[in-house]
Amino acid sequence: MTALSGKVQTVLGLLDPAQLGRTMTHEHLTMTFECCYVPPPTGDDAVSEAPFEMRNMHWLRQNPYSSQENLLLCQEIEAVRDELQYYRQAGGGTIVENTTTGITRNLPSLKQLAKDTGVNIIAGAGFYVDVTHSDETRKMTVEKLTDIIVSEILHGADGTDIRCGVIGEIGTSWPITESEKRVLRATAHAQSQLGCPVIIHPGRHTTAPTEVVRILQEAGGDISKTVMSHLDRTIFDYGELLEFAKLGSYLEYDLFGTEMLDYPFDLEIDMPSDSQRVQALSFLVKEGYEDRIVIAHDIHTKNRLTKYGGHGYSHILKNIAPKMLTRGISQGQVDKILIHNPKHWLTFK
Ligand SMILES: CC(=O)NCCS(=O)(=O)O
Repeated sequence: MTALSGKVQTVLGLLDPAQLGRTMTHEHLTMTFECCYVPPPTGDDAVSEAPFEMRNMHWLRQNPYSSQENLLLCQEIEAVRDELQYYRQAGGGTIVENTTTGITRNLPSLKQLAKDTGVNIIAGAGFYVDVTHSDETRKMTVEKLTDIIVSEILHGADGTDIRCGVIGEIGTSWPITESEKRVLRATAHAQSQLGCPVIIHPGRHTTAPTEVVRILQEAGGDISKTVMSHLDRTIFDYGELLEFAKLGSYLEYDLFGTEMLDYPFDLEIDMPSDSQRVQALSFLVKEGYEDRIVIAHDIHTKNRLTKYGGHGYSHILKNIAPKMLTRGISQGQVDKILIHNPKHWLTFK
């Protein structure tokens, strides 16, 4: 038991879990993603550097990581404020903001957005993938990394007194690097001290989520209080999905709204459509996992904002939840996925 037990920690302070309402468990409101820039396809240099215009939006949807401009979500605070107001009107209550060290977390902006819009915002502690680790981070012991993560939750992060309410998204690559393994062990140690929620970004390989769970478990982590993100681009075979589900983490489908033919980080991967994502949720519900599913859009580039013709933070509430009802998922099960499961995950033990 700690002073946080039974509560959820937002950037504005502690909250009774019943106040969360509908929750997107994996979004970004302000961040940079330059670490993942991908050069444009041959012949597309001009469009990749062109100003944002309506006629370029389809290209950006297909090549979101090949425009430096598109990777600077941090420049869109006003648009994000408007989006959050719309999210509230659409019935949204809470957003888990997964920006960790390495992709430009901005806690003062998150606090201001929460004040301005009334949306509960929960900030993430810890470190993103290895390519963003500083030399200093790479040299840290597990104990030092644990101290930093614990302090980001108990006292505040980035030189502020604004406290994180979840560990993650903790970034891992494939194969998982030594520095990432130390961060994972520190995550598990911090979680066992604090009883807090954890969320993981797995590497792009079907066995990556299982390997992360193994490392966390060996270090004493609580898998039942851990979300495995990005399953929609990681595990495709339903048999493998069930094997992973048995390990007991929350199962997150968080790329709703992302539709692209060539997934540039791994051209072997066919990014599913939203319809296929809903089919996967329906399958998991039928297999008895309705208490373990959470969903989100993981907005991390500009083109996905409604300002630029994107789906925005309300797509799930406006379009996906109604679609789920037509595919064998009941209203009660939708409420579990959007309200009850996030609430249980986010409540400190
Ligand atoms: C911000 C972030 O890590 N998004 C995930 C993008 S990915 O293509 O699913 O790895």
